[in-house]
Amino acid sequence: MNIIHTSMECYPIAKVGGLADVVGALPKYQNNLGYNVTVITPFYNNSFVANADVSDIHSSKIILGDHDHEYTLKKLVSPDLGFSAYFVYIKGILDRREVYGHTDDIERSIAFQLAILDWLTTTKEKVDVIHCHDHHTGLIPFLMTNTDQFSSLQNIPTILTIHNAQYQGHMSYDKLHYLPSFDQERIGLLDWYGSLNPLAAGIKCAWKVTTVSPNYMQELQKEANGLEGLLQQEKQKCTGVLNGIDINTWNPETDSMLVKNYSVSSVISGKQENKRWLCDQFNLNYDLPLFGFIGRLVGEKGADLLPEIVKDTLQDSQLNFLFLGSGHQEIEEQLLELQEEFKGLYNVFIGYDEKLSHRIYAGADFLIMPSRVEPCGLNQMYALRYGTIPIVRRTGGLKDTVIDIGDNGFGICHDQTSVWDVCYSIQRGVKLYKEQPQYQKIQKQNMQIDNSWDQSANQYINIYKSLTQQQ
Ligand SMILES: Nc1ncnc2c1ncn2[C@@H]1O[C@H](COP(=O)(O)OP(=O)(O)O[C@H]2O[C@H](CO)[C@@H](O)[C@H](O)[C@H]2O)[C@@H](O)[C@H]1O
Repeated sequence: MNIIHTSMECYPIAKVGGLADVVGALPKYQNNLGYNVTVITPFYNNSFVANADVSDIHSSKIILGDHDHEYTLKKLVSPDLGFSAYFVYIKGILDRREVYGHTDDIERSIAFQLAILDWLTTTKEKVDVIHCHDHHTGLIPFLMTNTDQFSSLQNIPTILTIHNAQYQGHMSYDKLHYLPSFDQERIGLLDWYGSLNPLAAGIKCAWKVTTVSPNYMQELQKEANGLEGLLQQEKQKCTGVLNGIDINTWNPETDSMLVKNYSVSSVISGKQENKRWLCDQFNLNYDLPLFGFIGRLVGEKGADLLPEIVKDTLQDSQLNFLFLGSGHQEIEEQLLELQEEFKGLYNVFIGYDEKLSHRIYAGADFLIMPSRVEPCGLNQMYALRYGTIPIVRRTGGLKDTVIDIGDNGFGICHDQTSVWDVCYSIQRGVKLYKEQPQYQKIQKQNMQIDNSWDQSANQYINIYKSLTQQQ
């Protein structure tokens, strides 16, 4: 079976968040199961692409509104990512350093999708299924089944995975002229409450829709940033498939980004060395438990609560905090302001730093995730693998993947995204840390939990097979 994944992110090609981790790992696992898997991303102007050995496999043009744009499909020759990688190169449109945050992000994602489909109409390669990720590639299922230009692709099954329904890519009607012509009676497939909504269009037109955890799929039926009615309507084709993690990339025994590698048997000394590095680097107190946070500094992640959490819990100096992230300016500023007041017990690194994130998973004692919305969450699974105890709000995939120690589990859970709930959980962590034999037992047990992609990669394959049988 030949499977194509389309995505704006894929680790290590381009990463902004968890989408990249999934699209860099799931295809690898599917490839290992014996399927032929290709990931298509834009050809960015970043260091991965600059150092990659690529060969051109197809060139043509797309029409975006009033302009023609030449595009080239390039194939990655090396290194071996564990799957085939193709890039769409469109000069001046896709060849930027940053994945998102441009004023023409809408035009960029449409151009990306049009080029993929245009190439597919010409290629002799047999394609059995197209797996689209998030709203940036959510128009593909609509374009394949409703435009004359791409009608030759209409029988190829499509699947859309919603990594986060908060982001839908909606755009005003003046962008409609970027799309190839279609029967205007079908405009309802693109529309959601008066604007063009690529995520809604994907949900309506894809043969199958998945979310990244079963619990998140249930939550979306009630709250989906305006799409709940649609998800109820399309319920019969929606399933939650729990994300996994790439246990080779995320392996404390071999992770080259760590200060010291360690296994279950050497976790105590291994984590100590990583923690010592963090404490030296960020002026923290090695003797106290270290609580980390890694992620986007946005309300969705509960990051707005972090400043209050620091102020409330550091009054009695029983613990340390180290945060890594970037996002809302106000939250960034508040977190930076606290550095002086809580010097020696608290620090924050504003920005994106892959290596530091690995070192925090390895060196922290606990990882907090007070998310308001968490479709799956990968950080808690990385934390478990690195022997770091997750403290999570029971929401989305966090509820599916973390069980409280009070329920014979391996993490600390709370129900609300409130300063009180998080601080209470942190105090439970401090108490657990003082009972070292129990803490270490949980730590070792956590490192052996299997959160790899093995099971879910198969689940996706079964979905693809059910779709190809419908053809
Ligand atoms: N400042 C920083 N520096 C370095 N690394 C950083 C970083 N900020 C975040 N990261 C890394 O980015 C990834 C974030 O993963 P999440 O699952 O939290 O993703 P996100 O909310 O982006 O994705 C969405 O998609 C994923 C995948 O489906 C879902 O798990 C999730 O719930 C959903 O919101 C992790 O690898 C983390 O270490």
